[in-house]
Amino acid sequence: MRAPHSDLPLALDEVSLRAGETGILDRISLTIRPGAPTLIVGPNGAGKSSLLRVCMGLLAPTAGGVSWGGRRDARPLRRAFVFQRPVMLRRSVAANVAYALAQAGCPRRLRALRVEELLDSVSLSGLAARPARSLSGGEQQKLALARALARDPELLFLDEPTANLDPAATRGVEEIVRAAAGAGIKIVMASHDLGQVRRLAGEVLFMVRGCLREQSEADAFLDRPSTPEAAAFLRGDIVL
Ligand SMILES: Nc1ncnc2c1ncn2[C@@H]1O[C@H](COP(=O)(O)OP(=O)(O)OP(=O)(O)O)[C@@H](O)[C@H]1O
Repeated sequence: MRAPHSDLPLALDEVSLRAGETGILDRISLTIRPGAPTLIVGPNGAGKSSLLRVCMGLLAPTAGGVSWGGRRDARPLRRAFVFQRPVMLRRSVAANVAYALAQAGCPRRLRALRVEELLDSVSLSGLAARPARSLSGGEQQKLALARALARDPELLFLDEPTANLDPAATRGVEEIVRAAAGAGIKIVMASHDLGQVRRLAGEVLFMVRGCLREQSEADAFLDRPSTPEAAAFLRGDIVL
């Protein structure tokens, strides 16, 4: 059952993150609202993963504040996160999903049916009995998505879910993301694939060196970037 409150809008107010002397995020303010997927783009090391972790509540900012639906408590009841290299439990594909359902509080008598539905939704029904660790990279990402969807999230954070996948596996993952977005789940996803931005994004957050340089609608970002760094990034120039 869903909690009555909403985690949206997600708001960051002057958020900075440091690790010792290293600045990772620098005074980021933004608001994420319901709607089409928000893609976080920028060069390697720009801070995309760190920003996702702060948005999920996995990392506390060194300065500034984060709120979900106006609340500052970080209980991630309606949020889920898929890591770039998800860790599979040493059990079957179905058991990985069943575990996620149990963690999410799904009653035992409903779990078998939900496992079937979730595996079907990520096209893994045929592999239900396989050890999860024997899956290919693309299949593991799909299973990680099924586990995340088992939480019935309102907000789903994805950290470069297609970074190491070939085009066919990328398409499979993107179809799941598109279906989740179509079902009303707010997707916030790091990517450095501009083709993916074109295919999936409603909105773009463009980051360079820990700073948020643009938050714009995807078409505007792609056609009329407002900063020289974004224009260079879109041209394929090296942006440091
Ligand atoms: N715990 C930490 N201690 C020190 N530096 C860190 C720590 N975590 C991240 N960083 C640094 O912060 C910067 C941002 O890292 P982050 O992984 O968020 O970037 P990214 O945009 O996701 O990169 P990539 O595209 O390569 O995944 C990097 O320079 C990274 O080395």
